[in-house]
This record gives sequence, structure tokens and C-alpha cells, in this order.
Amino acid sequence: MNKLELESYPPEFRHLQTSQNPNPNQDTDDVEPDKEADPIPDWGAFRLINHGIPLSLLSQLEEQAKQLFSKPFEFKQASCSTTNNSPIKYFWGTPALTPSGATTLTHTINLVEGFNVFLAQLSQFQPHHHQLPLLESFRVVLVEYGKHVSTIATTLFDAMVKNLDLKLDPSKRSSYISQTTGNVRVYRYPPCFDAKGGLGLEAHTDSSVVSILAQHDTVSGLQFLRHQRWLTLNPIPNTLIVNIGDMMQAISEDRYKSARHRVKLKVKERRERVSICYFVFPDEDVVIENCKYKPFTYSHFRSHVQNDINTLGFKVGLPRFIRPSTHH
Ligand SMILES: O=C(O)CCC(=O)C(=O)O
Ligand SMILES: [Fe+2]
Repeated sequence: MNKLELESYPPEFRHLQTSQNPNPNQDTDDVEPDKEADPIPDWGAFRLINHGIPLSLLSQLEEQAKQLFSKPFEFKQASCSTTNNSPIKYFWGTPALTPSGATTLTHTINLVEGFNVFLAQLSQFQPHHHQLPLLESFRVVLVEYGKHVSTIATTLFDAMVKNLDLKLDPSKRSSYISQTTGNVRVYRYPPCFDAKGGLGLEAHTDSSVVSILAQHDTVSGLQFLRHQRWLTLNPIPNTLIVNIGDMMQAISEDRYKSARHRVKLKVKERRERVSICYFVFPDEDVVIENCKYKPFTYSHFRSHVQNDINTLGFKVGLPRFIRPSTHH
């Protein structure tokens, strides 16, 4: 990394590349060698090919994101801080966000920085003069991307509900997957110079109904846990990865499972990784209840997650809400 690139990273990340001598053959930390694979719905994740998002839009969004990430750390922090009213919030170290967009401190630092974008607030956003024009053009592309990706999410949700013949109250359909909750996180992971270095994102399941990930023209790093092994999903340009989230697992009475995944860059890539992830949630106050789960709302779930992260250091998630009779 040159000096300018270094200045674009949070200070906590800058030491990473200085001491080590990059050695592409040193990916030896996994007990077994990495395996590559493509996801199938059984994993709680699958690849979408005919998604309908114009290739030019995907490329533009990624390009804009890269430009914004390449700005000095202090600029990103000042123009997208959690204390100003920007719906585009800059964060690093942890993607666990409170509803206000502030980060919750976890016990480990994830080697990731990002912008969290609340889609519903984007259209009224007026960046300050000194932030223009970069943020303004980012905003415009995000609005367009958000329209596409939220339509895809709803279409998938409807198809999944139909597929399982779930008897959901039709009047609640739009509250189980609530457009007003949609947000996009654009991430940048610094290049990995040491196989024993930290993770880009520690292992987790998404709390969402579904998440849609674009790792369009970037390096690999996304891994899913299958039978105690981490499998790497290589990026394929112009495809999207769909993740089932915890809320879909609960709504479907466990017939769809949320997938455990993480991000870990390989030394041999030597490049940073940029990904774009869309998350959609139920309305805060809609009650999810069925034979597997005690009644709970998403806001209830979220506060448990935040509390567990703060007190235990990790997310417990759905097991907190399982009905005792089905808890083996
Ligand atoms: O960057 C990625 O590809 C995955 C991000 C992710 O898993 C998440 O934000 O929940
Ligand atoms: Fe995730």
C-alpha cells in the first residue's frame, strides 16, 4: 500500500501491512485447505443469475464505492459521521449497528470499514457543499440500486412463502418484509498480508429476512460453513448471492435456515475487497409466532442481539426464542 492508500484506512488497520513480508504461500492457518464451492438453497444461500439489475449499475455502484473508500479516513469520518444527519453512515471495525447507526463495540475488531445506507431516508438527503459531488453521485446510484434490490427481495420472499405453502396472514405480508427497513452496506476489506491475521467479518448469521450480496468485480473472501468446513464462494461477475436471514428462518418455522458465514481474505489476493450488501427486515412491531418460536417482534430480537453482544461478546440470536418443547 502506498501512503495515500494507507491514509484512507482507519488508523487501527494501518499497521497491518507494514511489518509483514507478503508471502502468497502462507495461507496455512486453516486445518484443512480451503475448498471452493457454489451455494445451493440447502445452505441457506444461493446464487442469483438472472437478477435483472443492469450490469452498468452494478459496476457504477462499485466504482463509486471504491472512490469514496479511497478518500482519507478523516474525510469519511467527518462527512458520514453517526452524529450528523446523513443517512449514509461511515463505520469501521464492526458492522453491528444500533438503530441510530452508531456502532456497538464487540470483543474483536473486524478488518472492515463501510458505509451503512438507510434507503428510506436517501431521497431527502442533501449533502453539504464540501461533501459534493462524490456523495451526491453515490446517493443517486444507491437510490437506483435500492429500487432493484428491494423488488428482488420481495419477489424472492413471495416465492419462498409460496414454495413452502406457508399460511401467512396476507395482510401482514408487507410487514414481514418491510421496505422501510431496507438498508445497503457497502464494505471495504483491507488486503490480507498475513494468513494468521484477523477476519474481515467474524462468523455470523444475518438477522434479516433475506440479504442480497453483490461481490461483482472483486476478490474472494466470502465463506460459508458446511459440515464444519469453511467453503469459499468465488465472485462471479454479474451474479448476486442471496442469504436467508434469521427472520426468514423464524417465519418459515425453520424450514429455511439462516446460513453461517464469514469473510476472510486470502494472502494471495493482495487486493482489497469491496462488497455491497442489502438487508431487509420485518416491521419492528409485527409479531412472529408459530409452533417453533415463542411470539417475538423484530425490535425485541434486535435488542436481545445487542444486549448479548455487549454482555457475552457474541450474538445468540434465534435460540433465545425457541419454544421449550422443540428445543433439543
Ligand atoms: O462482504 C460480504 O460479502 C458479506 C458481508 C456480510 O456477511 C454481512 O454484512 O452480514
Ligand atoms: Fe452476513
